[in-house]
Amino acid sequence: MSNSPIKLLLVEDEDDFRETSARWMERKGHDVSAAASGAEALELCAQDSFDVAVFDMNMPGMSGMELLQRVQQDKIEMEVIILTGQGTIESAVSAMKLGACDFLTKPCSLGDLEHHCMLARDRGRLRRENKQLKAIISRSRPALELVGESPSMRQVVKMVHKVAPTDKPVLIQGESGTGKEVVARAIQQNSRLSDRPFVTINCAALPEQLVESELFGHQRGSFTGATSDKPGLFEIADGGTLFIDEIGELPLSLQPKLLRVLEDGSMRRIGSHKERFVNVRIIAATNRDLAKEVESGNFREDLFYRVNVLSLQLPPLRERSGDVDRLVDHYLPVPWHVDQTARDALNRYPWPGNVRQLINVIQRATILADGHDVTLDDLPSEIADCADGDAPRHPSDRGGNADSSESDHGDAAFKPESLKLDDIAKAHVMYVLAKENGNKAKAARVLGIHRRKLYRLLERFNGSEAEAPLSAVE
Ligand SMILES: Nc1ncnc2c1ncn2[C@@H]1O[C@H](COP(=O)(O)OP(=O)(O)OP(=O)(O)O)[C@@H](O)[C@H]1O
Repeated sequence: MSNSPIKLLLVEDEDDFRETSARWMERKGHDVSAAASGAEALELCAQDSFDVAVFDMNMPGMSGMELLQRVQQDKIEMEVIILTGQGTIESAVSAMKLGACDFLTKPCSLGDLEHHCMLARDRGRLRRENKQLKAIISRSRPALELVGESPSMRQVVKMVHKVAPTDKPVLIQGESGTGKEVVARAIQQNSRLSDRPFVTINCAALPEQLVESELFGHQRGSFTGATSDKPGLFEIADGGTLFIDEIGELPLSLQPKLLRVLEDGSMRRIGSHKERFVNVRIIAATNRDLAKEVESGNFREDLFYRVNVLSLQLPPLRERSGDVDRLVDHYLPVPWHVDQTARDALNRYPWPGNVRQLINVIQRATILADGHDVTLDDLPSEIADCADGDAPRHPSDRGGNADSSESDHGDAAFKPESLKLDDIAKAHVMYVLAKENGNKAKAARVLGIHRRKLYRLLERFNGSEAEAPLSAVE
């Protein structure tokens, strides 16, 4: 508790008590203004601001309770303590419901009065700090802009505004990079929980055994490495929104636990018997067809119905007419410019990695281009190839046939033996991903690897961005 002086407003009609308390508090170093009635107190509030006010409940004219109501109506910021006589505890409780922070029963010692005023002052300070921090956080949050004017994107924006005000779970489906997380944030920012936590978890990016501990937390000693108690993301997001990305990857063994928390808000940390209750709005996303996952037994039907109360389908970028140009203009820094042939290629390309891929292609082009003009030469070859209407090809086609590789790429010096194994792996993974329209689950199946392995490979390839043929796909 801080010892700094309190700016105090003392409102009490009994002259003796008012004067004695004011003198005592002043002797203790506090800055006291005293009023003998509610009307006088309101006049003082109009001229000055106070940390704490003490209102006597029973005053002739305006009672302490009426004064409190006026203070609330006029949004006067200060902590109010109510002074009551013996046997009027119920009215003290009603005063606290109205916004008083504390009450004291008369007769009370002057030491008690000072102690309660100091507690109230500290509480007020914390409240103000909390408000300031929230304001700072919301201002430092990047402005969310869902770029796109195509009919399908307009429909998405309409849905965002429809589902946002409800507290119901939302399922967002769409290919990788279509903007599922951006849409989830837009829903949260347009909801009544916009100033509450927005917590995210990606079920595919975490090893299976970590997902449970991340979501539900654990008790110290519940497994090797659990050296301290840890709250899970459900507890951290309590009162706010939890975005569960790649929910289709949630291990079957964990699905009943998620179902339970969705049904009645109850959950237990790993290794703990204590039941906890949370109130969290769930927004989930997947690039799998969850209904099919239910049919094939990978996803529980009851959980599917729970998360799929409201659903939103994000169209792939290739189906958003005109949006490629809009996104290019949005992400291209001033004073950069894209020439028409490059623009045609960008518009023809099918964008298997969707908006994320487009952003990376633009960033990469601004690094490679001369001056401020992006031309076909600054685009990855599979995109540049689309300028004349060609479909994208497997990068390793370059080495398959000397003649065709020369005519396709004009690269007579190309030598397959000069390729590094990692380059070939990257090219092949990106090719398969492009063929599967960015669907990582399908791509992983074609490649014969687990989806988590594919994530790790993509992360690695993203580290060597500038060389990646489809470097944007995460
Ligand atoms: N409509 C849009 N307007 C502007 N930027 C967008 C839009 N859609 C997506 N983006 C940007 O594209 C990138 C990828 O978006 P996001 O992470 O939301 O995709 P996702 O569908 O959640 O991908 P994944 O399935 O791989 O998790 C982000 O940088 C995001 O800001």
